[in-house]
Amino acid sequence: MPVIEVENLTHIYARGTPFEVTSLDNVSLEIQRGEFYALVGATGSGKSTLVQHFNGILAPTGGKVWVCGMDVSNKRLRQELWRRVGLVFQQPEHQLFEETVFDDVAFGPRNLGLNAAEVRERVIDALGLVGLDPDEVGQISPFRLSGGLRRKAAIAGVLALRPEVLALDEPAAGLDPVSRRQLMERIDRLRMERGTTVLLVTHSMEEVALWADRVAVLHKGRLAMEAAPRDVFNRAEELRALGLDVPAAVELMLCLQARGLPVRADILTTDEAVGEIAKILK
Ligand SMILES: Nc1ncnc2c1ncn2[C@@H]1O[C@H](COP(=O)(O)OP(=O)(O)OP(=O)(O)O)[C@@H](O)[C@H]1O
Repeated sequence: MPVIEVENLTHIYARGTPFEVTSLDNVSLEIQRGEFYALVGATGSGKSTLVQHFNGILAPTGGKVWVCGMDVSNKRLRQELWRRVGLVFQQPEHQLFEETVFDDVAFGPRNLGLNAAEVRERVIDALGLVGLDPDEVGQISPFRLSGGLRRKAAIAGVLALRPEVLALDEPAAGLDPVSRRQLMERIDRLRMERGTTVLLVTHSMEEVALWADRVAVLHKGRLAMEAAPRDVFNRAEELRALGLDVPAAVELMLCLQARGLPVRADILTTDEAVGEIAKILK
């Protein structure tokens, strides 16, 4: 069942001025409940613009967007939309403003009108989901945390709302590889355990290979491809023409195949490639 439906969506910034920019041009797609859906595309292809339609920050210039059955243009549904769709922006740590990490993560649940015990339960749960210890960080200022921990605290603030749809715009950019992977693992677990629909905007094809059920490729505001990662990576030449690459593991396997080595054609991730090469070398 689709939880996000985008029909012929067009978005024009600064419409009717000399600075007019068509950032989305007739995009249609559907994202299913519980799906892990990735969105990739070169810089300026329209990814952030698309995501910002999902909780009503931006309104369509043309076309329609429904999220959880709600028309995002309907201003009366805005509160309900914010409750059900969690959006983690690029550099979410800039959204932190309370005196303690606890209060920051509690901000959303308190706004929902939950009582103190429920708020506390949500904060502890959300901090746990991003791998932060509430006893360690709860009472300190978010500004005393390192950049990576601050980002996790900001993401916890969105998770504390327990959104049905979690849209993350480059959440792991700038994190070290271990933290990156842990964060994605936790988000994927959330999806499996709670049925959360995850939309990930990323520049990392490795992340797409590891986590996504399906991936959409945007190019100059248009939907250029949409398929399972494997099928998209099979179109390596087209991807390169759009300014994108394929994961290093896929590149390596294509290279080995070209040299006549008997490697499997369905390798997508570095871990799989290492296993495959070990088999050949045996
Ligand atoms: N507030 C704005 N006003 C005018 N133009 C904008 C605005 N925000 C984005 N744009 C333009 O819309 C187009 C799409 O931008 P968008 O940020 O959605 O792309 P993106 O794919 O998310 O890029 P990136 O990977 O760099 O984050 C770009 O040409 C951008 O310059």
